[in-house]
Amino acid sequence: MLLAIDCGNTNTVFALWDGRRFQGTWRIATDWRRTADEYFVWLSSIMKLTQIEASVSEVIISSTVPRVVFNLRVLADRYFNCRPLVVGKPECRLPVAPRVDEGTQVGPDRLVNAAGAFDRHGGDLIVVDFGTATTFDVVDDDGAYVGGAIAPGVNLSLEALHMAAAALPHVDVSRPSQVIGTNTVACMQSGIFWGYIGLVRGICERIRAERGRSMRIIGTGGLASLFGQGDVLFDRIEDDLTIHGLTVIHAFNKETA
Ligand SMILES: Nc1ncnc2c1ncn2[C@@H]1O[C@H](COP(=O)(O)OP(=O)(O)OP(=O)(O)O)[C@@H](O)[C@H]1O
Ligand SMILES: CC(C)(CO)[C@@H](O)C(=O)NCCC(=O)O
Ligand SMILES: [K+]
Repeated sequence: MLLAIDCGNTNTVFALWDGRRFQGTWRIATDWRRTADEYFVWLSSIMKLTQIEASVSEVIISSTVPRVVFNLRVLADRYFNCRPLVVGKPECRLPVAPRVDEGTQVGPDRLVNAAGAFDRHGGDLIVVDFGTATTFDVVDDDGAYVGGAIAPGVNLSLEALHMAAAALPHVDVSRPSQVIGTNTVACMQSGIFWGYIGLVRGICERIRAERGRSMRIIGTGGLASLFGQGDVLFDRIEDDLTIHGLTVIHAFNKETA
């Protein structure tokens, strides 16, 4: 079975893929100090608790945090007896090469999103991912990642307000019923929620105009459905897009080995 690992700056998702469906997906806070032994204890106990019996024989990793890759490699080697495929490394081929400025190190999660979205929907797409950062990944008609935009993540923006302004509390993102807040928390929630609605709408419109053609918009990441309730932003919302992309890239590398 394939273990797909999507390591973001905030959270890391482990997903077990049996070739047809995901047997389970589990999430742990990203911490580069976590050792292979710690990952294994956590993973094997959560699998036992959820009554999933699986023998992992292959591993694929996408990591936006370079220093966690070492211990994830040790995990694959020591406990699953395999060499992992690491997205962004030369030995891991992509179905379609990205077209960006030479020397650019595109975030592996963005390349994986592009591959996953193209596999499901074909070309001419914008993937909007609400993670630590809010990213826009533009997928050309042949499936190539051709760039996009990086904006601060929703939770990061809320945290920045709280950190920088003495009178602003920590608040969670939510959808306020009104735009005009009548207390501090409601004002902050309005600014973030309706502000991001405008940001996503505006960037997608400009991307479409710049390319001069219609493009479908796929939302992903934990907050996509919340923002999808505020306005018609997305043609589709797919929470599993990144891990799906990992299975696509893994299959491609196997087929073309
Ligand atoms: N309905 C919701 N309301 C508030 N927060 C939510 C909701 N659904 C998911 N979240 C949170 O949204 C955040 C985004 O999750 P996601 O997995 O997309 O990215 P992340 O783990 O924060 O970032 P990264 O992948 O960059 O590490 C998470 O912190 C998650 O707990
Ligand atoms: C933008 C993030 C942090 C989003 O996870 C990640 O994709 C990343 O670190 N990217 C590197 C720069 C780039 O994608 O162009
Ligand atoms: K993510």
